Amino acid sequence: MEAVQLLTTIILVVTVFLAIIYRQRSSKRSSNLRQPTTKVLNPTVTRQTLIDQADAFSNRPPTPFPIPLITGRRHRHGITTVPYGPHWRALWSNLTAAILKPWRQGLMAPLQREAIDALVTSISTRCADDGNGDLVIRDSIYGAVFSVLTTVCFGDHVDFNHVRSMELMMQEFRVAIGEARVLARSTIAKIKHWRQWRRFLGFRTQQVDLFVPLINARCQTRRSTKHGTWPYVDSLIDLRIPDENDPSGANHRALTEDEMVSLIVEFLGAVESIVAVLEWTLAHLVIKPEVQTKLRHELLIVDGDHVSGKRSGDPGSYLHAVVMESLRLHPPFPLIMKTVPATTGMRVQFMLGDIGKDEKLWTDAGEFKPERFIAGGEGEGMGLVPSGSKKIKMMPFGAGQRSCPGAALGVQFIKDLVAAMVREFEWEMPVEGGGGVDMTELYGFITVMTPLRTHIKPLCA
Ligand code: HEM
Repeated sequence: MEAVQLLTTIILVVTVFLAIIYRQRSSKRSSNLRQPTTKVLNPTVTRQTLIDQADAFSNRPPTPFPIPLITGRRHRHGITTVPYGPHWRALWSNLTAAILKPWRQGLMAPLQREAIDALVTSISTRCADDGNGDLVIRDSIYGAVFSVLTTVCFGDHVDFNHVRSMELMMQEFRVAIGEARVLARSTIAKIKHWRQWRRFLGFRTQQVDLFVPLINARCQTRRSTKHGTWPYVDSLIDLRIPDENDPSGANHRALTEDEMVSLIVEFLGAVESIVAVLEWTLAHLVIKPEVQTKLRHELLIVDGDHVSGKRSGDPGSYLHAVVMESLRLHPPFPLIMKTVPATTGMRVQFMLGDIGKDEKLWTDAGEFKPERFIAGGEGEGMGLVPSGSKKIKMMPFGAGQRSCPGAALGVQFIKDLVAAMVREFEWEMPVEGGGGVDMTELYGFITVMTPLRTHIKPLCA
């Protein structure tokens, strides 16, 4: 009898203890989610604040979305979520040294060229197969950009099927984040849509299953790619960051497996933005054939109606203007979240996208007019991020210390893709379904357009 009483008491004590811990944890998590959020709706105030006080907003909330799955737990930080300081500096400098510098030096250009050539071949084949039909090309573009970033990340010895599995997982993950943002705010919604929520939580396991074997393989054997570059993962394996358990800051530690997975997810996530901007750009070229023709004349040698050759290299100003105009109207991240400095972590939401559409800053702000970015136009000489004396009337890459380090790489990649698409194909209104382009925005992890459906005709040079 005494034993039963003792056992009951132990179970009771353990249950109460676990309940207290659970309560503490969940209240801590939900208090984080319930932090007051201030929305800055006025584009002039957003722009002014982000230019004048950009560096004061050097931190984001621990989880930019109310989902602790992606990051937010200890030892899971990526560059986007880590607080500003030595840890951030170590991750940021590593990305710059491992990826952005070799890219600037042109070391990754052959890899990018191969992927673009393969994309052209794949679209040409689909045009031949589909006869006069319309095509949705998002998946083809995604595959091409993803193949470049996976090679940059893991090297070029990864099995094709493995690359394909990572690609599908990342595409599904992007869609799932959009859905999960809504579910994460309410317990009832989570219970009601428990299958969807469970599927979402399962992504972390999939990411670990797909990325960790590749990380381990690099720990065993290091080989440069056939173009002589070294994968991002190698730099992550070698990186040492300040050990947060040592207040002196003298000790450093290696990244955990979990941190590497977060950094890889973050890196491969950049594919989405590049694809989104390319798709919006092509959509505008379909809607405004005169812009497409003008751009083609910059990219190709055209005699009357006959294309007699291709201009090589970065042809210049009109291509740049077209891509800038697309970024002005359709920044993939139309809002960013920051925390107020030296407060309890109050969140501030800045509507980045509204700056580019501000009627006070731009004439005919809603119109796609690349001419505004060429000499004499109101956008001439516009920088990608606020720096020095460059005028800023759009912020597709944010501002301040935490602005996008991949801006130059992203824009160059988009320009190369647009150039290839316009040199090789004529982009026309779809034949089926009423003949219009659906420009409806779809909100999720980033803002994308409804998949572009268009009629494509290969051009013979
Ligand atoms: C069109 C392509 C891209 C767009 C529109 C874009 C946009 C952005 C924006 C709006 C931010 C937040 C800025 C802020 O909070 O002020 C950001 C951050 C970031 N982006 Fe990009 N990005 C692009 C491509 C890339 C690429 C190619 C890379 C990787 C090489 C990259 C890596 C990052 C990282 C690591 C951060 C976090 C920076 C930090 O917190 O210090 N992005 N990006």
